[in-house]
Amino acid sequence: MSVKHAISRGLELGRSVLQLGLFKSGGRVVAKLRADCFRVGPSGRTVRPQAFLPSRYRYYRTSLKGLAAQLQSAVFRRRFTGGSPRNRAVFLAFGLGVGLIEQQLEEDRKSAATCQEIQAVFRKKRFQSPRQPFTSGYKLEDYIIGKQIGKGSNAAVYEAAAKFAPPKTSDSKCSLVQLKEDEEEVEKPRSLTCCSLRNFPLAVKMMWNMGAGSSSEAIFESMSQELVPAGPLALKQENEQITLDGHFGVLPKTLSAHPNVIRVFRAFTADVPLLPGAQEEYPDVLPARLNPDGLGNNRTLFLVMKNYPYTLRQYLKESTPGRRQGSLMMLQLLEGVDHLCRQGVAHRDLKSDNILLEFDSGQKMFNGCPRVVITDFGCCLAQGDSSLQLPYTTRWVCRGGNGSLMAPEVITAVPGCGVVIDYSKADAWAVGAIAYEIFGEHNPFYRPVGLESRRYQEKQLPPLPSSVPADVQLVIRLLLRRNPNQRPSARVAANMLHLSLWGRKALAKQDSVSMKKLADWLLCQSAVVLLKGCRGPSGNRVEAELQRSFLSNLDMEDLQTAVGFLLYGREQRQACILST
Ligand SMILES: Nc1ncnc2c1ncn2[C@@H]1O[C@H](COP(=O)(O)OP(=O)(O)OP(=O)(O)O)[C@@H](O)[C@H]1O
Repeated sequence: MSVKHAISRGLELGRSVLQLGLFKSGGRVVAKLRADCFRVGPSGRTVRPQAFLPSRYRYYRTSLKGLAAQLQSAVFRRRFTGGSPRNRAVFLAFGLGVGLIEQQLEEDRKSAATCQEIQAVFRKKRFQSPRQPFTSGYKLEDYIIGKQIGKGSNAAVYEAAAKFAPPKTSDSKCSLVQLKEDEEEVEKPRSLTCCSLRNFPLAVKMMWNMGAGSSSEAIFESMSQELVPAGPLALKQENEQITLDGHFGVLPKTLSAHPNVIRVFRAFTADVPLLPGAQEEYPDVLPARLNPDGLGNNRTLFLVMKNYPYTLRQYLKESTPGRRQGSLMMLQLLEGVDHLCRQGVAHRDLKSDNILLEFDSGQKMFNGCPRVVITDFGCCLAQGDSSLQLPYTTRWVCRGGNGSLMAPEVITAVPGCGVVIDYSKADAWAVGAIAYEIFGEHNPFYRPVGLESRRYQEKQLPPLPSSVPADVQLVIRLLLRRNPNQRPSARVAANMLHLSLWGRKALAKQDSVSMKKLADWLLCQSAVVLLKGCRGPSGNRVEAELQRSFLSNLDMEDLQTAVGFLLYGREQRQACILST
């Protein structure tokens, strides 16, 4: 190696070291270093590599002090013991780079602090459920029940209106989905749906009670998962009763409100009534009082929610979302799943029937982006300690619903002593599969494609339409990775979509993105979101909610991982173009 070459090597090393990023983790200051920093230096004793990133974008954690010592001793040992002019040149250049570290670290410290400040601002502005709180409604008689709007394997769902809050008069505007007379696209079914929602803004889910007995405590206990999305007042009276009776601990943990997760306003038990279609559609689950051959219990659980005009499955039958709309829908699902993970809940039954949709008032049907809401928590995992690890000791332990969309690590688990299923990325995997449906394709895990989550190979996944943005295709592929360690979390996947939708400038055409640049972009985003208020940059409430969600959950490490994945995807695409 010539002296000139040696100097340039030294400078390269210095530059690599400058890619250090400082961030706080568990109260301890740690350093982040790109893997290629170590290529010229020692391998070092590194801890916790983020193995799911390709090596070039892999970050390593190690303590700052240890890192400096490792670098210095190993570089000395390997490079400078000879003391030749060439090695001295490397040393000098390296010293130059290390000397600049402090400056860089200071910059990174500032960027991390900026992120924390942004997060604090947006955390204060927590999402409030849009419906005005109502104080009664704990009895079935408080509601007018309309026609059946849905049915699953455990319940029937009916449109409903609260007697204590009568629907608005016909000349007033629709409260949930506003009917605009000047909308040319308004079709008849839509108008009907709209009127129906105006008259029946609520939905009542009547559970079928086959084995839980007829006491309120037993019903609540056996159907407790349904109560996970219940609001703080949903159970007030029942809760008081149960407490008075001395039955503590029956009620499950509940989720805080989120725009992409259903809210249960009221949950109560009542005698099973004979509702429209009951004799014809579900006679077997009726109590003997209503059908002598029925096997159901006399009393059951009722859940009151907002009435949504569509499930994702119904909506996709009528419309294929465009590239931006589809990306926003997928992003909402990821935001919803991330919210569940943060609160220690895994849904475990995500499918297009369990995802509800609505359009904001004034939004044109099939034009704007619908709000997407995750519903039906009947199969969820919500353990008292918020852990997403489920001991799987016998095959009788419930692993969730819908086997076709069960993540590989769940479906392949074999029960045994000490076996634990980790659900922290299982819902994110299901979002990857549902994304195919959102973009107009068959779900690869349903017929006719019919891959099996138990044994598919990633290369068997069908291609997505070329109209789907490249970054979104990358997110879907990564979400469907078999190995959960190589799969991004819902948060990281959501960050990728946020960056792709709104942060393209921060990801300028280079192979690395500085913390400073990211922080600058985040500041701009925050300013825009705050200035635009709840309507968002393009006047769309859904986009505004998404951006708020993103900013209130900022974590530099997750954001950098998302950047790493996006840059990796970009490099892969370029390599692909060059090779063809
Ligand atoms: N809040 C709501 N607004 C409008 N429709 C709803 C609402 N909740 C449920 N539905 C409709 O009712 C159907 C059945 O509801 P849900 O999935 O909660 O029942 P389930 O018996 O628990 O289902 P599964 O068979 O998945 O266990 C849904 O697919 C949807 O069509």
